[in-house]
Amino acid sequence: MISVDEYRARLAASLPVLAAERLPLDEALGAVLAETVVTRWPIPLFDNSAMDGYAVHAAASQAGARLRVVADLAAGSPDDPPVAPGEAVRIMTGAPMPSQADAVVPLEDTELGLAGAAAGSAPPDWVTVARAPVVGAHIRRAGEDASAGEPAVVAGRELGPWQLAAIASAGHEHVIARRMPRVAVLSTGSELVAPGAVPARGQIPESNSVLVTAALRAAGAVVVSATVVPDDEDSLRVEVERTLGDAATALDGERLGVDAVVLTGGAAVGAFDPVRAVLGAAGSVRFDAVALQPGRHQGFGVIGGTPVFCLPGNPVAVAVSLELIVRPALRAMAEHAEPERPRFRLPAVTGWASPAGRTQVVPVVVETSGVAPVAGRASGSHRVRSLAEATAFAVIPPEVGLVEAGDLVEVILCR
Ligand SMILES: Nc1nc2c(c(=O)[nH]1)N[C@H]1C(S)=C(S)[C@@H](COP(=O)(O)OP(=O)(O)OC[C@H]3O[C@@H](n4cnc5c(N)ncnc54)[C@H](O)[C@@H]3O)O[C@H]1N2
Ligand code: MOO
Repeated sequence: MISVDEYRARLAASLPVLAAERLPLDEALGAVLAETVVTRWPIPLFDNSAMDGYAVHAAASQAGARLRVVADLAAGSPDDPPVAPGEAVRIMTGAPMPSQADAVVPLEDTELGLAGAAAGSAPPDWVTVARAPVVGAHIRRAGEDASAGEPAVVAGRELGPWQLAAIASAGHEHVIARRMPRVAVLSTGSELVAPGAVPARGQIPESNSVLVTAALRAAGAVVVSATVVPDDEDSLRVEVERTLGDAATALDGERLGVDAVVLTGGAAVGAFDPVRAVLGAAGSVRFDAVALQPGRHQGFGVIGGTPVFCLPGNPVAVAVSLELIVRPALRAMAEHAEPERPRFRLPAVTGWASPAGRTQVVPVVVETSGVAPVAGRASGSHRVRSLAEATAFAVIPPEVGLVEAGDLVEVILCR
């Protein structure tokens, strides 16, 4: 048996890195930044008002001061009107500060209150300060968020809504990034019927391709196909060749191919399991017993440059393998700086036994007092329904044989 860490390290060493592309921002969601984006200018670009109100000289704007309104500034205005002590410029949020003013009195701090900026209204001729500002009040300073040339988003970051907004603010409409892999999913098993079909004796609804597809999509990968193959070598061989053949196919400049393949089932030792026979025979996929529970039977290889992951068939084992092995690998292929989800330490609410010498991964519910195994039981790699209640995995190291109530355990929040 090989440890989980050793197995993962071996995969990491042979994973290919995907090519970086130049992507417009509206196609970059979920991609991983390949080149750090630096701001073209300071953010904010210029000193501007944080409030709708009046730009003033603070020293001449004590409570009760009556100021003459000499100009009106909307956001987007290029004007820089002069303003002397005893004068005010009506200013809206985001408008550049007049260079001679040193504070903003919000509408609410004037006697006229919010009426001083009713929609479409002209500024009043005079404004009376109700509450004196301090120097610098309500001014957003140029460069206080970032200076010009500073990194806006660093390479290795996944581009989510927050990162994309930062890049746009930094003055860029394209990024150099790696999209997450395109993956083909193959579920093997002669017992499998479509989820809506009524199973005959011996048959079960097919759920692994649903699980794998959804988990990969949630990880930002693109699932190009999800196919169910019966347990016979010829069918599987045809399907694998077709899938891997796609990897090389490109038509009309469109990338049709797959970057990775994920199979489920047939990874153990069963008499009718064709996965080992078909993929192991070529010598490029190596099957291992990994010290992981569930998820003992794993296969991995790179065929013609395409990584192929063979996961065991039991649904909870599939969920565990996706989280600990496949997801980090796919993120690493896109050069994600953090391929793994963070782990937290939380107390166990109840105790449970863990197999000696194997890393145990337990679907848990997270409560205010800590974590508890779903339905009160730690193991059961077939229990796909109980998986629905879990929101996290507890990861118990090989040397721990018994988790006791109150023990701190490592937890990966999965949603
Ligand atoms: N003699 C041994 N038997 C088993 C061992 C072992 O070491 N020695 N390991 C057990 C463990 S652990 C696992 S996990 C399974 C793994 O077996 P396979 O990877 O060959 O998977 P299958 O036999 O194809 O299926 C296992 C189980 O999962 C159900 N299944 C499979 N595919 C799907 C699907 N797409 N949707 C829903 N359910 C699926 C399948 O019906 C089986 O019940 O082997 C143990 N046996
Ligand atoms: O290892 Mo199996 O993958 O325990 O259910």
